[in-house]
Amino acid sequence: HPPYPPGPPGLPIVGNMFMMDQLTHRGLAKLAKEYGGIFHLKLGLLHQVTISNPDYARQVLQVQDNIFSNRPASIAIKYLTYNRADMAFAHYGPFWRQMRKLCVIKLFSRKRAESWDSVRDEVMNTVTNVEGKSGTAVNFGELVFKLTNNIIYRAAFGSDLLSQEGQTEFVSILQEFSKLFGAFNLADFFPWLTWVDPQGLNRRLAKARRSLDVFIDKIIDDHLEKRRSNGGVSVDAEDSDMVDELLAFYGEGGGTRSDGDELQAAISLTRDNIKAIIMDVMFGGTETVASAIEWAMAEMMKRPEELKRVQDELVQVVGLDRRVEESDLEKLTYLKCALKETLRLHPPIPLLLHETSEPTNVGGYFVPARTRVVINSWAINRDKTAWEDADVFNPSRFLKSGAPDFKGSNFEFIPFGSGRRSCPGMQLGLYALELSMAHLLHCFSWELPDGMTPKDLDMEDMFGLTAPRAVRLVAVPTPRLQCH
Ligand code: HEM
Repeated sequence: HPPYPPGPPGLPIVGNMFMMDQLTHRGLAKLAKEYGGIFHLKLGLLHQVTISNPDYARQVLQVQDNIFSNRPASIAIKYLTYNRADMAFAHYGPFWRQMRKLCVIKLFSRKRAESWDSVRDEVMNTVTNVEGKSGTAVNFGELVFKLTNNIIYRAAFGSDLLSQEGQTEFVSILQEFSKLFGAFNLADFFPWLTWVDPQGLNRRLAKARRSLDVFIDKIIDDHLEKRRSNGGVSVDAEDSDMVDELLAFYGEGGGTRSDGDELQAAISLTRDNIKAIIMDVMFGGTETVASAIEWAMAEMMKRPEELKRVQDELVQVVGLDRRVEESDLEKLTYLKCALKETLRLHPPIPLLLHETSEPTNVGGYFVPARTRVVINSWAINRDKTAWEDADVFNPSRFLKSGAPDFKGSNFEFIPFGSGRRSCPGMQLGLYALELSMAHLLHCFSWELPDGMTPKDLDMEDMFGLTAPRAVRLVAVPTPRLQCH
């Protein structure tokens, strides 16, 4: 076969495992400068190929999408997703296709997103909360994390369950999951170590999943009970949450609601599927949107002239005598550009993880079957050949005709990925992002605290499942509306 892509030399047996601390979006971008837009690492027994420019991204996400659409999964991920019973980690194939169709039609469409009361209500609750803190320093990062957590929690489980204790317990389960997803497990690279469990991770995994089982089983049982008392059918579509929607597909040989729905006749979900999909939604929809809101605000506070331009547009389109309504969003062109520019510079998921289903060639290099393929969206969105002043926050670049959009056909701009595995929650995510930012910028003026100037604002990020700000943004709101 042709040669492997270039890459740093490795050691016998462990390969490049001594470089594990460089496998962040920034570290991999640095390596790409040395080895090129496609490079190869050997991590124990595992091949990893990293893609860092738009041309190679097009190769793997469009031209050879069918070969590059599997997902790599660590031991932790397999265990915590009930052995890939979800959509995000299912391999590409008929099961994934059905799950994806179900989620896109029933859970994530823009129409469905607009019908979740949770988005509107929680944004308004946040505005009221900020009004109460007018003139004092607000931890903006914590505020928006709580906001998106509430939105998704309510959309998933319904408002009856939004008790403080329930939510706190669920957040701590999610945090443990997050740690386990990110934990370095030797057995991922040397599978024969799985049964030895030298780091004691298997025990932690079992414990985390037990806590999740107890928590979500109770929620599923309560929903089933509600259905039973409602004559075996789902509650009103208007009141239904994600668990209700998924329970319509629960059971052997098709769903339990017989309204002639073709999708329902074709798909049957187990309890594990329902639990795993809910975890996809919680992980996919919470930190991503929260980090985008926080980065958008930080970038605008760093460049007050951009903040002013967005707020001037809000005055022009909405006026200062009322709050933003959903119908205004379409007219807020500059706000949308600022959000696109934020997602370009700070894609909430900086590294897209794919896996090859068979051996192939890219750019004349050999990529074996089951290679872990890392598409460095963070590096690609800042590619100097595709973007002028690539590291500068400049929303007006998106005003030009022919500027890239979110559809994923411009491979220099892939914050939601592209192709078969691109983000199915994009409409829901964008809706929550636009509505939150429009309200927070329209209702309040924002200043940095304690005489801090924009130059002092730290713009470092952190590497994890997402890439949020390393230091939480703190800002001082004052009301702006005459109707306040
Ligand atoms: C600003 C918000 C969001 C961003 C930037 C974002 C970004 C992404 C990206 C980059 C991927 C991986 C694409 C790939 O591997 O090629 C992805 C996948 C996914 N996202 Fe999102 N996402 C957002 C919001 C959401 C929301 C709100 C949900 C659900 C409620 C969601 C659910 C998912 C799921 C389930 C997948 C896996 C899809 C699959 O493997 O087939 N995302 N997202």
